Amino acid sequence: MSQAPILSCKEVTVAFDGFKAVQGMNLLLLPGELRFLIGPNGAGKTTMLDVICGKVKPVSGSVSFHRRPGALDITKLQEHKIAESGIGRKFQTPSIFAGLTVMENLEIAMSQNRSVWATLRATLKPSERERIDEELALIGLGDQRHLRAGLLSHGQKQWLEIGMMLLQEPEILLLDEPVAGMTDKETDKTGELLQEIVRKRTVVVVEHDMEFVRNFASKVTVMHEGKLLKEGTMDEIQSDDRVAEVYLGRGKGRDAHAVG
Ligand SMILES: Nc1ncnc2c1ncn2[C@@H]1O[C@H](COP(=O)(O)OP(=O)(O)OP(=O)(O)O)[C@@H](O)[C@H]1O
Repeated sequence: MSQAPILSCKEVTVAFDGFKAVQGMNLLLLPGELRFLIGPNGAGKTTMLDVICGKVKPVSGSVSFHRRPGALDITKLQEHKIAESGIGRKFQTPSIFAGLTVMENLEIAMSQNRSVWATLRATLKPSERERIDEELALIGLGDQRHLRAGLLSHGQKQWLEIGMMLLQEPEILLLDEPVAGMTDKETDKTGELLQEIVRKRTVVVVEHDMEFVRNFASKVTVMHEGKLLKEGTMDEIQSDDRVAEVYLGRGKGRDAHAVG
């Protein structure tokens, strides 16, 4: 029997003032998948992430989050309820507290219900400290725990934010261009980090960096003009004529030459 999806988007359509940014899009995610969502500028990728996290509501179609014990209809929930139910979204710009240390940022992320100052004054329980240590090791910032977050490199800031999100225990993590602006080394480390994360969670990455996608994707979804153009392995995507046409037809786009 095939595995049941953790998220299913069916026939999703999003309109902005009548303009259909997404049209009848289908997307099924299995638990533990690292799925890359690619496509030319304006294809509707970010809008799909916006739909899944509840920032944008579709005009038609369904989005179901198949959690135990029952499925949640995402289209009917407010954004903060969706986040609480286990779908985390990371935007391109990191939202970390630059003046606080790495450790303090993680403490705040862990105790979402307390105020920042109450959190910093509170003593961590041993289990909380252990949890943070685990996350610090995962994101590779153990040696930087007492460093002010503002002093981290660009890549390290992104990893810190990912660590902060993980402390909220999302089942699905949505990332928008996580390696933009990173060095090659940071990009590779991020790919390895994502592969670790999907041992326990499901991750969707919107990405333009085709080398990164090629190196770390097992399954890729290609969108074009709000629709699903192709889904498959990177090899299948690269050998698809329609995909090549969509990218090559764009001339000088940042990933125009990279797919074929
Ligand atoms: N809030 C909005 N109001 C009006 N139009 C919008 C809005 N958000 C997105 N769009 C339009 O919807 C289309 C899809 O945008 P979207 O950002 O989802 O594409 P994308 O594939 O993520 O592109 P990029 O790779 O450039 O980020 C674009 O034509 C965009 O201009």
